[in-house]
Amino acid sequence: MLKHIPSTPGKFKMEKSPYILNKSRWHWHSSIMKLTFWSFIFLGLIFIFFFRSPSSNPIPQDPSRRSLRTHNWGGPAWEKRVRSSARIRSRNGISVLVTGAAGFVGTHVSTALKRRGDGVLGLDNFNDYYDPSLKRARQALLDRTGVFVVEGDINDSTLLRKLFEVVPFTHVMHLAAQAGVRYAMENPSSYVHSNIAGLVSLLEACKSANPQPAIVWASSSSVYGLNSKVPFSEKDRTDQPASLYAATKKAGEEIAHTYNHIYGLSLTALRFFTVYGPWGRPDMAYFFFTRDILKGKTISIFEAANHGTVARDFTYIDDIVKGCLAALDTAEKSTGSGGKKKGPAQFRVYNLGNTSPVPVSDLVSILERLLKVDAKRNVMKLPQNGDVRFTHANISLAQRELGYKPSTDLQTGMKKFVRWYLSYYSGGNKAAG
Ligand SMILES: O=C(O)[C@H]1O[C@H](OP(=O)(O)OP(=O)(O)OC[C@H]2O[C@@H](n3ccc(=O)[nH]c3=O)[C@H](O)[C@@H]2O)[C@H](O)[C@@H](O)[C@H]1O
Repeated sequence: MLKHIPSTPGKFKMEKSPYILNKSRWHWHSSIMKLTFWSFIFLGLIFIFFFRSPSSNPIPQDPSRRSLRTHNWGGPAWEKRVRSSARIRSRNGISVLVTGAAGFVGTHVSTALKRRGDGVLGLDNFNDYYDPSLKRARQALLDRTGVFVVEGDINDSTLLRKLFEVVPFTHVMHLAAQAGVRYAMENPSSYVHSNIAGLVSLLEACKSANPQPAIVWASSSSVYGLNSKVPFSEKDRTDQPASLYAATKKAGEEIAHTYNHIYGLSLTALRFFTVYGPWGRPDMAYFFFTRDILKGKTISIFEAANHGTVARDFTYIDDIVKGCLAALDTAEKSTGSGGKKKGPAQFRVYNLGNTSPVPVSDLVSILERLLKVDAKRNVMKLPQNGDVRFTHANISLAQRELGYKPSTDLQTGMKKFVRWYLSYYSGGNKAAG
């Protein structure tokens, strides 16, 4: 019918409709049409208002997170996968919920647990703090090992409750976090979202679970902040953080204590010291130094005042994994159940470092040798954006109680990292940045 309407406006002469019988009837029709027209406009405006207004959006908009989607979970097939992944397949095995499973440490710990016959279920929100395709590649690796990674956020208490309903986890390895010391100045709320709100959400779920799991979680060497006494011991003060990241990890340790005290949750914090290795985090210096050296780009090497050395107690991933597994294996059961404390529970804090700090300039020399490329170095003053001058772990407590004994020096560990880096990025994966 549309073809009968001429395309040029003004030339169309309305013929008298046989349905318009008299003037008053025409007015009545015209009023109804006008009313209908304006009703549509009004409804349209309401529709636009509701769907564009942030306050009325049913999906919470959190500016602190990048690319956080709502995820589908649930249903019999999903529950079956969850159960199968978390099923213990060895005598005396444990059943572990690993948060941040598609992260660097999460992937390695999940794989190690699965390989020795423990039940492992991963949880990860796959945010885009760094290249999500690397997280997807780790997920594929986990999938091949038999670890299912549920896509969801630790702040989703409904999802957490569901997971504990489906699986009576004996342990939680909590590694999901907003990492990175310098990024905290760019996006402070993401640290509060993951490291504080997320931790509380997880502990709430754990405290209400029946049985309550024992929890081992990642704190950080950064809690030692501006301390100058070395090596850092667990007994040292931790009240002068130099970054918001450090402050949220320190807050996490206090929050953990509260849940231990009130609900009888068994809690172990592991203070990791600059963990590196294959499948590492692209936001860390050793990783982007490698990328930039290969690209011929200048790298910035920080130094302290008066040409002072900046150094890190770089710790190789395999040593960290051993520490994590030992912490899980020695964790005592939580004492509460269904949200009620039944008695005092274990509360522990350990340094997991390498006890051998290396200046950042030496790290660069190691990379130059391994990559067979000279770095373009720009030595600059340590920016006041969260970095500390040095870290150095005293690990005697972890040695005594966990049998923790790091065995990989930086040269050996970086060799393994570079080998992985070259093979991963020559296999069609693009180094971002
Ligand atoms: O132990 C931790 O708890 C933390 O370890 C890690 O922090 P850091 O030890 O600061 O690692 P990373 O950024 O790789 O910088 C390494 C060195 O390179 C120096 N550095 C850095 C950047 C640069 O451009 N130039 C430079 O010299 C820089 O000054 C530093 O001396 C984790 O990222 C963090 O999430 C947390 O887990």
